[in-house]
Amino acid sequence: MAPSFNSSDSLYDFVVREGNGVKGLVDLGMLEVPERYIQPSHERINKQDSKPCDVGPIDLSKLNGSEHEKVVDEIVRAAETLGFFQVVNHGVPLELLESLKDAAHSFFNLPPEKKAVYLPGVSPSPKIKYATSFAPEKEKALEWKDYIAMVYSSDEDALQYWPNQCKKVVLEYLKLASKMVRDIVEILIGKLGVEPDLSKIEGLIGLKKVNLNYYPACPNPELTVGAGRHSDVGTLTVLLQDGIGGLYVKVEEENNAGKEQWLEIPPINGALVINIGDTLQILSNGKYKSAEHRVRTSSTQSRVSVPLFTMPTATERIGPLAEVVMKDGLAHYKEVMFQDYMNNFFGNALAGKKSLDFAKINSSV
Ligand SMILES: O=C(O)CCC(=O)C(=O)O
Ligand SMILES: [Fe+2]
Repeated sequence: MAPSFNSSDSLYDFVVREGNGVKGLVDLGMLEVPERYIQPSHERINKQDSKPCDVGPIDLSKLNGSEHEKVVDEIVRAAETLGFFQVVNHGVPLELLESLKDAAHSFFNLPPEKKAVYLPGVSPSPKIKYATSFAPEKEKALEWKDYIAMVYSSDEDALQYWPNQCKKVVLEYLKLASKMVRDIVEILIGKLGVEPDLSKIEGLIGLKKVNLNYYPACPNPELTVGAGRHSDVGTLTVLLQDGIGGLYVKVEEENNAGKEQWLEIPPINGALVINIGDTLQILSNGKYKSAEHRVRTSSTQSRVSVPLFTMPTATERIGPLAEVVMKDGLAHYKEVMFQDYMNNFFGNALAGKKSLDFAKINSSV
Protein backbone atom coordinates (compact mmCIF):
# COMPACT_ATOMS: atom_id res chain seq x y z
CA MET A 1 0.00 0.00 0.00
CA ALA A 2 1.38 3.41 -0.90
CA PRO A 3 1.76 5.48 2.26
CA SER A 4 0.25 8.89 2.78
CA PHE A 5 1.55 11.53 5.13
CA ASN A 6 -0.75 14.44 5.80
CA SER A 7 2.05 16.93 6.00
CA SER A 8 5.76 17.32 5.55
CA ASP A 9 5.97 17.36 9.37
CA SER A 10 4.42 13.93 9.76
CA LEU A 11 6.81 12.54 7.17
CA TYR A 12 9.72 14.17 9.02
CA ASP A 13 8.55 12.66 12.31
CA PHE A 14 8.26 9.21 10.78
CA VAL A 15 11.63 9.26 9.04
CA VAL A 16 13.81 11.35 11.36
CA ARG A 17 12.37 11.49 14.88
CA GLU A 18 10.88 8.00 15.12
CA GLY A 19 13.90 6.45 13.44
CA ASN A 20 12.21 4.69 10.55
CA GLY A 21 14.70 6.26 8.20
CA VAL A 22 14.43 6.34 4.41
CA LYS A 23 14.49 2.55 4.59
CA GLY A 24 11.22 2.68 6.56
CA LEU A 25 9.72 4.90 3.90
CA VAL A 26 10.77 2.61 1.08
CA ASP A 27 9.46 -0.43 2.95
CA LEU A 28 6.02 1.20 2.99
CA GLY A 29 5.93 0.90 -0.78
CA MET A 30 6.75 4.45 -1.91
CA LEU A 31 6.40 4.71 -5.68
CA GLU A 32 7.71 8.26 -5.97
CA VAL A 33 10.03 10.25 -3.75
CA PRO A 34 8.22 12.67 -1.45
CA GLU A 35 8.64 16.41 -2.05
CA ARG A 36 10.95 16.67 0.96
CA TYR A 37 13.60 14.65 -0.90
CA ILE A 38 13.54 16.49 -4.19
CA GLN A 39 16.78 18.40 -4.73
CA PRO A 40 16.99 21.76 -6.50
CA SER A 41 18.13 21.16 -10.08
CA HIS A 42 21.75 22.30 -9.51
CA GLU A 43 22.22 19.61 -6.84
CA ARG A 44 20.84 16.73 -8.89
CA ILE A 45 23.33 14.26 -10.26
CA ASN A 46 23.11 13.76 -13.97
CA LYS A 47 24.98 10.64 -15.03
CA GLN A 48 25.65 12.13 -18.46
CA ASP A 49 27.67 14.97 -16.95
CA SER A 50 30.38 12.69 -15.62
CA LYS A 51 32.76 9.99 -16.72
CA PRO A 52 34.50 7.23 -14.80
CA CYS A 53 37.86 8.02 -13.21
CA ASP A 54 40.24 5.91 -15.28
CA VAL A 55 43.24 5.96 -12.94
CA GLY A 56 43.93 2.40 -11.81
CA PRO A 57 44.27 1.40 -8.15
CA ILE A 58 47.62 1.82 -6.38
CA ASP A 59 49.23 -1.44 -5.23
CA LEU A 60 50.34 -0.77 -1.66
CA SER A 61 52.29 -4.03 -1.39
CA LYS A 62 54.84 -2.44 -3.74
CA LEU A 63 55.77 0.03 -1.01
CA ASN A 64 57.90 -2.78 0.39
CA GLY A 65 59.88 -3.42 -2.79
CA SER A 66 61.99 -1.85 -5.48
CA GLU A 67 59.07 0.26 -6.73
CA HIS A 68 58.70 2.08 -3.42
CA GLU A 69 59.45 5.55 -4.81
CA LYS A 70 57.13 5.07 -7.77
CA VAL A 71 54.24 4.17 -5.48
CA VAL A 72 55.02 7.10 -3.19
CA ASP A 73 54.88 9.39 -6.23
CA GLU A 74 51.52 7.95 -7.28
CA ILE A 75 50.08 8.61 -3.83
CA VAL A 76 51.45 12.15 -3.66
CA ARG A 77 50.26 12.94 -7.16
CA ALA A 78 46.75 11.74 -6.38
CA ALA A 79 46.71 13.78 -3.16
CA GLU A 80 47.80 16.90 -5.07
CA THR A 81 45.25 16.56 -7.85
CA LEU A 82 41.94 14.75 -7.42
CA GLY A 83 42.30 14.07 -3.69
CA PHE A 84 40.89 10.58 -4.29
CA PHE A 85 42.52 7.28 -5.18
CA GLN A 86 41.93 3.57 -4.81
CA VAL A 87 44.28 1.03 -3.25
CA VAL A 88 44.69 -2.74 -3.43
CA ASN A 89 46.86 -5.07 -1.33
CA HIS A 90 46.04 -2.74 1.55
CA GLY A 91 46.28 -5.28 4.35
CA VAL A 92 42.54 -5.66 4.96
CA PRO A 93 41.54 -9.22 3.98
CA LEU A 94 38.94 -9.42 1.24
CA GLU A 95 36.73 -11.72 3.34
CA LEU A 96 36.59 -9.02 5.99
CA LEU A 97 35.42 -6.51 3.37
CA GLU A 98 32.66 -8.91 2.33
CA SER A 99 31.64 -9.43 5.96
CA LEU A 100 31.50 -5.67 6.49
CA LYS A 101 29.07 -5.18 3.62
CA ASP A 102 26.95 -8.07 4.93
CA ALA A 103 27.03 -6.55 8.42
CA ALA A 104 25.83 -3.21 7.07
CA HIS A 105 22.89 -4.92 5.35
CA SER A 106 22.11 -6.93 8.50
CA PHE A 107 21.99 -3.81 10.62
CA PHE A 108 19.75 -1.81 8.30
CA ASN A 109 17.47 -4.78 7.70
CA LEU A 110 16.63 -4.85 11.40
CA PRO A 111 13.10 -3.74 12.28
CA PRO A 112 12.99 0.04 12.90
CA GLU A 113 12.54 -0.31 16.67
CA LYS A 114 15.82 -2.21 16.95
CA LYS A 115 17.68 0.58 15.14
CA ALA A 116 15.85 3.34 16.98
CA VAL A 117 17.61 2.39 20.23
CA TYR A 118 20.67 4.14 18.76
CA LEU A 119 18.88 7.42 18.00
CA PRO A 120 20.56 10.48 19.56
CA GLY A 121 19.22 11.05 23.05
CA VAL A 122 18.40 7.40 23.74
CA SER A 123 21.55 5.72 22.39
CA PRO A 124 23.45 3.76 25.08
CA SER A 125 26.52 5.89 24.35
CA PRO A 126 26.97 9.40 22.94
CA LYS A 127 29.61 7.88 20.67
CA ILE A 128 27.04 5.91 18.65
CA LYS A 129 24.43 7.56 16.53
CA TYR A 130 21.84 6.09 14.17
CA ALA A 131 20.36 8.78 11.97
CA THR A 132 19.19 9.76 8.54
CA SER A 133 20.45 12.54 6.23
CA PHE A 134 23.34 14.79 7.28
CA ALA A 135 21.57 17.60 9.10
CA PRO A 136 17.82 17.07 8.62
CA GLU A 137 16.77 20.07 10.71
CA LYS A 138 18.88 22.39 8.51
CA GLU A 139 18.30 20.87 5.07
CA LYS A 140 15.60 21.92 2.63
CA ALA A 141 15.94 18.61 0.81
CA LEU A 142 16.92 15.50 2.75
CA GLU A 143 19.54 13.00 1.68
CA TRP A 144 18.33 9.56 0.62
CA LYS A 145 20.48 7.87 3.22
CA ASP A 146 20.40 6.26 6.66
CA TYR A 147 23.55 5.68 8.66
CA ILE A 148 25.04 4.64 11.94
CA ALA A 149 28.17 6.39 13.17
CA MET A 150 30.48 4.76 15.71
CA VAL A 151 33.29 6.76 17.30
CA TYR A 152 36.10 4.58 18.66
CA SER A 153 37.22 5.07 22.24
CA SER A 154 38.33 1.58 23.37
CA ASP A 155 37.83 -2.05 22.41
CA GLU A 156 35.79 -2.60 25.59
CA ASP A 157 33.42 0.23 24.75
CA ALA A 158 33.07 -0.93 21.18
CA LEU A 159 32.28 -4.49 22.17
CA GLN A 160 29.85 -3.35 24.82
CA TYR A 161 27.93 -0.68 22.93
CA TRP A 162 28.23 -1.14 19.17
CA PRO A 163 25.45 -3.19 17.53
CA ASN A 164 25.93 -6.98 17.59
CA GLN A 165 25.37 -7.17 13.84
CA CYS A 166 28.61 -5.34 13.11
CA LYS A 167 30.82 -4.70 16.15
CA LYS A 168 33.43 -7.39 15.59
CA VAL A 169 33.99 -6.75 11.90
CA VAL A 170 33.93 -2.98 12.26
CA LEU A 171 36.53 -3.13 15.00
CA GLU A 172 38.75 -5.39 12.93
CA TYR A 173 38.38 -3.12 9.89
CA LEU A 174 39.19 -0.07 12.00
CA LYS A 175 42.40 -1.65 13.27
CA LEU A 176 43.71 -2.97 9.96
CA ALA A 177 42.73 0.04 7.89
CA SER A 178 44.29 2.40 10.48
CA LYS A 179 47.66 0.75 9.88
CA MET A 180 47.43 1.62 6.22
CA VAL A 181 46.30 5.16 7.05
CA ARG A 182 49.37 5.62 9.25
CA ASP A 183 51.67 4.58 6.38
CA ILE A 184 49.98 6.89 3.88
CA VAL A 185 49.93 9.88 6.24
CA GLU A 186 53.61 9.29 6.99
CA ILE A 187 54.36 9.40 3.27
CA LEU A 188 52.29 12.52 2.67
CA ILE A 189 53.72 14.42 5.64
CA GLY A 190 57.25 13.30 4.76
CA LYS A 191 56.86 14.61 1.21
CA LEU A 192 56.06 18.06 2.61
CA GLY A 193 59.61 18.15 3.92
CA VAL A 194 58.51 17.52 7.49
CA GLU A 195 60.03 14.83 9.70
CA PRO A 196 57.02 12.53 10.16
CA ASP A 197 57.54 11.55 13.79
CA LEU A 198 55.17 9.02 15.24
CA SER A 199 53.50 11.22 17.82
CA LYS A 200 52.72 13.84 15.17
CA ILE A 201 51.08 11.21 12.99
CA GLU A 202 49.12 9.70 15.87
CA GLY A 203 47.90 13.20 16.75
CA LEU A 204 46.54 13.59 13.23
CA ILE A 205 44.61 10.33 13.24
CA GLY A 206 43.84 9.97 16.93
CA LEU A 207 40.09 10.24 16.44
CA LYS A 208 38.52 7.43 14.45
CA LYS A 209 34.94 6.96 13.40
CA VAL A 210 33.34 4.28 11.26
CA ASN A 211 29.98 4.86 9.60
CA LEU A 212 27.77 2.30 7.96
CA ASN A 213 25.92 4.13 5.20
CA TYR A 214 22.76 2.72 3.68
CA TYR A 215 21.22 4.17 0.52
CA PRO A 216 17.93 2.36 -0.17
CA ALA A 217 16.90 1.79 -3.77
CA CYS A 218 15.25 5.03 -4.84
CA PRO A 219 12.30 5.37 -7.24
CA ASN A 220 13.70 8.65 -8.68
CA PRO A 221 17.51 8.76 -8.48
CA GLU A 222 17.59 11.68 -10.89
CA LEU A 223 15.74 13.92 -8.39
CA THR A 224 17.55 13.00 -5.19
CA VAL A 225 21.03 12.67 -3.73
CA GLY A 226 22.32 9.86 -1.53
CA ALA A 227 24.94 12.13 -0.04
CA GLY A 228 25.13 15.83 -0.83
CA ARG A 229 28.32 17.57 -1.96
CA HIS A 230 30.89 17.79 0.80
CA SER A 231 34.50 17.22 1.69
CA ASP A 232 35.47 15.16 4.72
CA VAL A 233 36.85 17.22 7.59
CA GLY A 234 39.50 14.89 8.92
CA THR A 235 42.91 13.73 7.75
CA LEU A 236 42.26 10.68 5.56
CA THR A 237 39.09 8.71 4.89
CA VAL A 238 39.17 5.06 3.89
CA LEU A 239 35.99 3.97 2.16
CA LEU A 240 34.64 0.57 1.31
CA GLN A 241 31.96 0.78 -1.35
CA ASP A 242 29.96 -2.13 -2.71
CA GLY A 243 29.60 -2.98 -6.41
CA ILE A 244 26.69 -0.67 -7.20
CA GLY A 245 28.57 2.57 -7.87
CA GLY A 246 27.40 6.16 -7.55
CA LEU A 247 30.32 7.91 -5.81
CA TYR A 248 31.28 11.09 -7.70
CA VAL A 249 34.27 13.36 -7.12
CA LYS A 250 34.52 16.92 -8.37
CA VAL A 251 37.44 17.93 -10.55
CA GLU A 252 38.79 21.32 -9.41
CA GLU A 253 38.75 22.97 -12.81
CA GLU A 254 35.53 23.69 -14.63
CA ASN A 255 35.33 22.68 -18.28
CA ASN A 256 35.48 25.15 -21.18
CA ALA A 257 31.79 25.90 -20.89
CA GLY A 258 32.24 26.81 -17.22
CA LYS A 259 30.48 23.65 -16.08
CA GLU A 260 31.40 21.51 -13.10
CA GLN A 261 33.17 18.26 -13.95
CA TRP A 262 32.66 15.10 -11.93
CA LEU A 263 34.38 11.72 -12.07
CA GLU A 264 32.76 8.53 -10.85
CA ILE A 265 34.98 6.36 -8.66
CA PRO A 266 34.22 2.95 -10.16
CA PRO A 267 33.73 0.04 -7.76
CA ILE A 268 36.72 -2.33 -7.90
CA ASN A 269 36.26 -5.61 -6.11
CA GLY A 270 38.70 -5.84 -3.19
CA ALA A 271 39.86 -2.22 -3.44
CA LEU A 272 39.47 0.52 -0.86
CA VAL A 273 38.94 4.17 -1.73
CA ILE A 274 41.10 6.79 0.01
CA ASN A 275 40.32 10.44 0.13
CA ILE A 276 42.09 13.48 1.48
CA GLY A 277 40.23 15.44 4.15
CA ASP A 278 40.24 19.17 4.93
CA THR A 279 42.81 18.70 7.70
CA LEU A 280 45.47 17.56 5.23
CA GLN A 281 44.63 20.41 2.90
CA ILE A 282 45.10 22.86 5.77
CA LEU A 283 48.30 21.23 7.07
CA SER A 284 49.85 21.21 3.62
CA ASN A 285 48.84 24.86 3.06
CA GLY A 286 46.72 23.80 0.10
CA LYS A 287 49.20 21.45 -1.63
CA TYR A 288 47.03 18.40 -0.95
CA LYS A 289 43.41 18.70 -1.98
CA SER A 290 40.47 17.56 0.07
CA ALA A 291 38.02 16.34 -2.49
CA GLU A 292 34.44 17.44 -2.92
CA HIS A 293 32.28 14.37 -3.43
CA ARG A 294 28.68 13.20 -3.44
CA VAL A 295 26.63 10.05 -3.97
CA ARG A 296 23.91 9.15 -6.43
CA THR A 297 21.28 6.55 -5.54
CA SER A 298 20.25 3.57 -7.63
CA SER A 299 16.72 2.75 -8.71
CA THR A 300 17.17 -0.99 -8.42
CA GLN A 301 19.49 -1.80 -5.53
CA SER A 302 20.24 -0.62 -2.01
CA ARG A 303 23.85 0.52 -1.76
CA VAL A 304 26.06 0.30 1.33
CA SER A 305 29.38 1.97 2.05
CA VAL A 306 31.65 1.90 5.08
CA PRO A 307 33.90 4.93 5.61
CA LEU A 308 36.59 5.03 8.29
CA PHE A 309 37.21 8.67 9.09
CA THR A 310 40.58 9.37 10.66
CA MET A 311 40.84 12.79 12.26
CA PRO A 312 42.93 14.76 14.72
CA THR A 313 41.82 14.48 18.33
CA ALA A 314 39.36 17.19 19.31
CA THR A 315 41.87 19.34 21.24
CA GLU A 316 44.55 19.18 18.54
CA ARG A 317 45.35 22.53 16.93
CA ILE A 318 45.54 22.32 13.16
CA GLY A 319 47.18 24.82 10.84
CA PRO A 320 49.68 24.89 7.99
CA LEU A 321 52.93 23.18 8.98
CA ALA A 322 55.74 25.65 9.72
CA GLU A 323 58.11 24.06 7.19
CA VAL A 324 55.55 24.44 4.41
CA VAL A 325 54.70 28.03 5.28
CA MET A 326 58.40 28.86 5.27
CA LYS A 327 58.70 27.45 1.77
CA ASP A 328 55.48 29.07 0.50
CA GLY A 329 56.19 32.44 2.05
CA LEU A 330 52.68 32.80 3.50
CA ALA A 331 50.00 30.79 5.28
CA HIS A 332 46.66 30.33 3.55
CA TYR A 333 44.97 29.05 6.70
CA LYS A 334 44.98 30.07 10.32
CA GLU A 335 45.44 27.67 13.19
CA VAL A 336 42.17 26.36 14.65
CA MET A 337 41.25 23.80 17.25
CA PHE A 338 39.93 20.71 15.50
CA GLN A 339 36.88 20.59 17.80
CA ASP A 340 35.89 24.09 16.63
CA TYR A 341 36.41 23.07 13.01
CA MET A 342 34.16 20.04 13.50
CA ASN A 343 31.49 22.03 15.32
CA ASN A 344 31.31 24.39 12.38
CA PHE A 345 31.07 21.49 9.92
CA PHE A 346 28.41 19.53 11.77
CA GLY A 347 26.49 22.68 12.68
CA ASN A 348 25.72 23.52 9.05
CA ALA A 349 24.12 21.79 6.08
CA LEU A 350 26.60 20.30 3.60
CA ALA A 351 27.90 22.85 1.11
CA GLY A 352 30.79 21.44 -0.89
CA LYS A 353 34.15 22.70 0.31
CA LYS A 354 32.72 25.67 2.18
CA SER A 355 33.84 23.96 5.39
CA LEU A 356 37.38 25.16 4.64
CA ASP A 357 36.34 28.82 4.86
CA PHE A 358 36.38 28.40 8.63
CA ALA A 359 40.19 28.25 8.56
CA LYS A 360 40.92 30.23 5.42
CA ILE A 361 42.97 33.43 5.54
CA ASN A 362 43.32 34.12 1.87
CA SER A 363 40.34 33.18 -0.30
CA SER A 364 42.57 32.40 -3.29
CA VAL A 365 43.25 28.80 -2.18
O1 LIG B 1 28.93 6.34 0.24
C1 LIG B 1 29.93 6.82 -0.28
O2 LIG B 1 30.45 6.32 -1.28
C2 LIG B 1 30.57 8.07 0.29
C3 LIG B 1 30.10 8.41 1.66
C4 LIG B 1 30.71 9.66 2.17
O3 LIG B 1 31.20 10.48 1.44
C5 LIG B 1 30.75 9.93 3.62
O4 LIG B 1 30.13 9.17 4.39
O5 LIG B 1 31.41 10.91 4.01
FE1 LIG C 1 32.47 11.84 2.50
